[in-house]
Amino acid sequence: TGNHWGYGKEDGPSVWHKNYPVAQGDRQSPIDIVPHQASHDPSLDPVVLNYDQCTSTKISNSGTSVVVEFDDSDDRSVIRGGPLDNPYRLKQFHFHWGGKGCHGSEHTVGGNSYASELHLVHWNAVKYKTFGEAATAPDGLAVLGIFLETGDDHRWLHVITDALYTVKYKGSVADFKGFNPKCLLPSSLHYWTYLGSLTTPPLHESVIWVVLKEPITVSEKQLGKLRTLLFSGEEENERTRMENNFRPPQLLKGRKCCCFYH
Ligand SMILES: CNS(=O)(=O)c1c(F)c(F)c(SCCO)c(F)c1F
Ligand SMILES: [Zn+2]
Repeated sequence: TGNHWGYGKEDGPSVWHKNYPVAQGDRQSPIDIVPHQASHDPSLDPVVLNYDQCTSTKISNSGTSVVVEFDDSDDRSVIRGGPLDNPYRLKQFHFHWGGKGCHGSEHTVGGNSYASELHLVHWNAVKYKTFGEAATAPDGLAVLGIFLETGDDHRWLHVITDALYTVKYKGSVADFKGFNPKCLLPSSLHYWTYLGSLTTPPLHESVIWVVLKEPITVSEKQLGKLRTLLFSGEEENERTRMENNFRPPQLLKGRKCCCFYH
């Protein structure tokens, strides 16, 4: 009904353009990142993450992903530097993932996808008064993308996966205090950057993307716990497992993807 969208056959990425025509715009995300075609931009600075005072407030099931929210009433947790002209405030992070044995990242690298992708969403509180206002501005959001590959257990991800039973159903919210996403960063902050969009409706073309080259490693068992979440609400009799909540790569349409080594 209405602007309802999802990841199924009838409401998935291939039909989002009907309610959200910007889906066919010139700066849509995700994209396939081709490393050798990414131009090395010597003017790019290292990206700086100030997550020290950063602690989470709550965890929720948005009906399309699991979201960990932060108090963004001040500049205690920001991303700076890199391609960014201002500090951007951390608002939330969430994941995109596949089905059992299938990959589920949104960005791909040289045509290859990872098992999952973590998005840390930040907004430009210097130029805009609210997240909502920033979310519709061309330089309003900065999303840090981190790839997840499967291997050994991630030593801190269990803090999140152990809390998933509290937000099994769409619309559920639970307290989730004291989690610092610093523990989810890979060792290198080498990144690719390009101008793109939200990867879910309303698909606003308001995101400066910073995608880290180095993935983090999580176990298949930990990823499997993400798949115990449901797209559906407690009251619905259809229990649809939350998986394959990723949008496929979109056309570059003349955009440059730049890379930074430091
Ligand atoms: C980059 N990933 S995304 O498009 O899927 C995405 C998302 F899922 C979100 F929930 C939010 S915040 C909405 C209000 O909280 C956001 F800004 C996003 F960009
Ligand atoms: Zn996302």
